[in-house]
Order: sequence, then structure tokens, then C-alpha cells
Amino acid sequence: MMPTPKIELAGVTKSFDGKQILRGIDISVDAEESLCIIGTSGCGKSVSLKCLLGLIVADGGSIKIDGQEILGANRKKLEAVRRRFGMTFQFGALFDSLPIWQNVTFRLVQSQKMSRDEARQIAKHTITQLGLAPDVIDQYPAELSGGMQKRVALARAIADKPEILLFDEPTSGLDPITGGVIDSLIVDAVKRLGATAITISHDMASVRRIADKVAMIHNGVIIWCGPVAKMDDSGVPEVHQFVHGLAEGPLTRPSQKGHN
Ligand SMILES: Nc1ncnc2c1ncn2[C@@H]1O[C@H](COP(=O)(O)OP(=O)(O)OP(=O)(O)O)[C@@H](O)[C@H]1O
Repeated sequence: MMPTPKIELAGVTKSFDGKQILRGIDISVDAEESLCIIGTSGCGKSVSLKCLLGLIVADGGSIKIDGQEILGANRKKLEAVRRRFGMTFQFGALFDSLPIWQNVTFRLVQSQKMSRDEARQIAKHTITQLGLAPDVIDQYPAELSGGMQKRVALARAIADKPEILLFDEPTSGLDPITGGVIDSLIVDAVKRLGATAITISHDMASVRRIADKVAMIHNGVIIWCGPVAKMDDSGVPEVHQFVHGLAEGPLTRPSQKGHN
């Protein structure tokens, strides 16, 4: 018998103000698998992850975690489900007014009554695993470089050892070397935790490092999903154009051609 997928979205739809963004998203991710979602800007990658987290309520379809339906679940159930997720957001990941140790252990302190010393120890342990110096825990986000802030955001996502990790453009805005370091930290963390991961990325080098499986969203549906090794010969013109960053192809909108 096939194992139950860890995460399964089936026919997920979502419109905003009459505009349909998701037209029936089907995604299945097995336990301990790492999926990357790709697609042009505004195609609905973040909306899909937010539906999965219950931050946005999908209009229709089904969203299951370990075979349990969560679309339409009550707040209590959603909160319990959310606790199983670690997430790094694309923007504004850290709380500027809190020192790094509080940023990293924010959820742990909230959900478990934990002493200040214990929280500081966990923060120190987690950030040093990610290659930051232990004394960084007493600094504030504004004192750190972009790459260090991404490591702190990653530390926060993994500090309470979640089963599922979601990353929204984890390497955006980083130089390629720092981006590569963050990618390998993500791969290590996912392996170490035995977590299931979904990452949104525009950076194809990063996708090749992180993904077991890749799914591309276009016009509100998944137009291709397959192992990362098959991405280069998907046979789908939109995937080919995106993966190779070609200016010409089916994804190029008419408004971007001529007319200027
Ligand atoms: N809360 C919201 N209210 C109204 N429209 C929204 C909302 N959230 C997203 N959208 C719209 O849904 C579309 C998809 O947004 P989404 O953030 O998922 O894109 P994306 O694929 O993640 O893009 P990018 O790669 O640029 O981050 C956009 O047109 C966006 O304006």
C-alpha cells in the first residue's frame, strides 16, 4: 500500500476580489521529502503556502496533513496543526525589538513554559549549529547582515524541531556564496530533523541544491511536477523557459513585448 502523503493539496482554489489565483492546485509531498515550488512572480506560490498554513482560507478543495483534512478546521485544530510547522517568511522575518535569542525561541517560550536560561541555551545551540557565533544571541536583528538574519530566521524555524518546514524564498537578496551556504544549512536541517520541506524559490541553482521534487505553478494549476533530475527535460515549454531563464517563450506576457 502507498504510504499516506505528509502533505496533500487537492483541487485547492482561491480567488481575491473576483480574480481567481488558484484554480485547482494538486500537490503531494511524502514524509521527509523536499519539494520546491517554482513559477513566475504573482502566480500564487505564497498564497498556496498560506492556504496550507491556514493563514488564508482556501475557497475549495482539500488540504490534508498526515491524511487529516484541515481545510475548514476550527481555530483550535488549526493552531495545533500550525505548531507542527516551522516557517521562514520572505520579508520581515525577525522582530526588530527583540534580541536574537528571543527571536529564535519565541515559539518555544510561548508554547512551553520555559525559563530564560533554558531558552538562551537553546538559542545558542541552534545558532551555533548554523555557523553563527554564540554571542550573537544578545545582538538585535539590525546589527546583523542580511545573510546572518537569514540564518537567525532559519534557527527560529527549526528551534522547536518541527515536522514540516516551509521556506518562502530563503536566499532572496543574498550573494550567491551566502545563498549556497543557506541552501546547505537548509538541506542539513531538513535531514537532521527528518522533516518534510516545501520551499518557494526563484533561484534555480538553489532549487537544484534543495529539492528532491519540483512543482511549477502556472495559470493557477501545477503544470509540471517531477524529480529535480527530470526538470531539464520536462517536455513542458513553460518549465523549460522558466528553468533556463529564457526571455522568449510561452511565459512572456504580450504586454512585455513591443508596444514601448
Ligand atoms: N491577501 C490578499 N488579498 C488580495 N490579493 C492577494 C492577497 N494575497 C495575494 N494576493 C494576490 O494573489 C496573487 C498571487 O500572490 P503570491 O504572493 O502568491 O505570488 P507569488 O507567486 O508568491 O509571487 P512572488 O514570486 O512575486 O512572491 C497576486 O496577484 C497577489 O496580488
